[in-house]
Amino acid sequence: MPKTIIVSIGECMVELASAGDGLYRKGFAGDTLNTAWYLRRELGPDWAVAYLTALGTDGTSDEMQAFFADAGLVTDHVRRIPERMPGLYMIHLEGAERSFSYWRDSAAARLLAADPAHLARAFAAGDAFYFSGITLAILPAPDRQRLIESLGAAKAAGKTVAFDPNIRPRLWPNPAEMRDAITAGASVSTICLPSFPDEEAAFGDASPDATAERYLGCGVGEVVVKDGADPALVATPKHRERIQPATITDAVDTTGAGDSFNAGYLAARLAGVPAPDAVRRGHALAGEVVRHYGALIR
Ligand SMILES: O=C(O)C(=O)C[C@H](O)[C@H](O)CO
Repeated sequence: MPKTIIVSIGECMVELASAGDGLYRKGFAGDTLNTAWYLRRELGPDWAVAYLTALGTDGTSDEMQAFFADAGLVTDHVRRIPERMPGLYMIHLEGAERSFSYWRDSAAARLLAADPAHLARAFAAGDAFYFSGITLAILPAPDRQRLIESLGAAKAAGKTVAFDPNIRPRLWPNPAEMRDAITAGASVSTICLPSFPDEEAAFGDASPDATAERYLGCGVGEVVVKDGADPALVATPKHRERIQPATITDAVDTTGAGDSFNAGYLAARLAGVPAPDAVRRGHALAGEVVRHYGALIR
């Protein structure tokens, strides 16, 4: 039986995560890759998970593509671009709270939407799509527009389009362009998965309800506002519900918490689980991830 395909779109980097005693462990991660990786773990065998990105032709790019394939991801939509390489990021921890240093300005992934034919093939193959504000931030404006139009066409065709604004102000030239692009991303989505602290800082939202209201106003049918250890808010035009996550006392690194939540949530929703229970699946998976260093549990 042909599989249903979800295509996750974005950038995977080399990750340097703490291994204790000033040592760092090399991994591969990036918000949309993390969600794809956990989606592969969470979805049944009737689903295929593809990753749409661009890599170089160097050894690290070869290793990264092999890592995708070993994780069970479909690699048909990985562009390979000579003279480019993957970006890199390092995780800094203060307690379990993470922050990142990036070396990614000329990464191959910035060209992931530069070839219209490559993009068209991926959109023709996909039944559902996932992308983030980081995906939008790394693209040149014309390519961002091309990607948004493709996502809009997928939404118009009745396909699921899930979006995490994942706001990283440092990746944007200015706050106005960032807000405009995030709003455009939400407008072509059917599910939006924002994090309240990011939204409060970027859009001045007074509460998770205000965040949900703003995204519902963009035409998104289903919004889940994550809020760390505080309750997540599930909102549709007709319904609101708050779901409290379990208390975690042994978190070591919050990297990937939101990405894995999204995977748990989306896998459940794509299997027909009601949204409040899907939030519980997302919380359970994120609760596991923060007990490990780095974005992926390996
Ligand atoms: O910050 C980014 O761009 C990343 O993709 C690095 C991390 O893996 C991601 O942010 C975790 O959510």
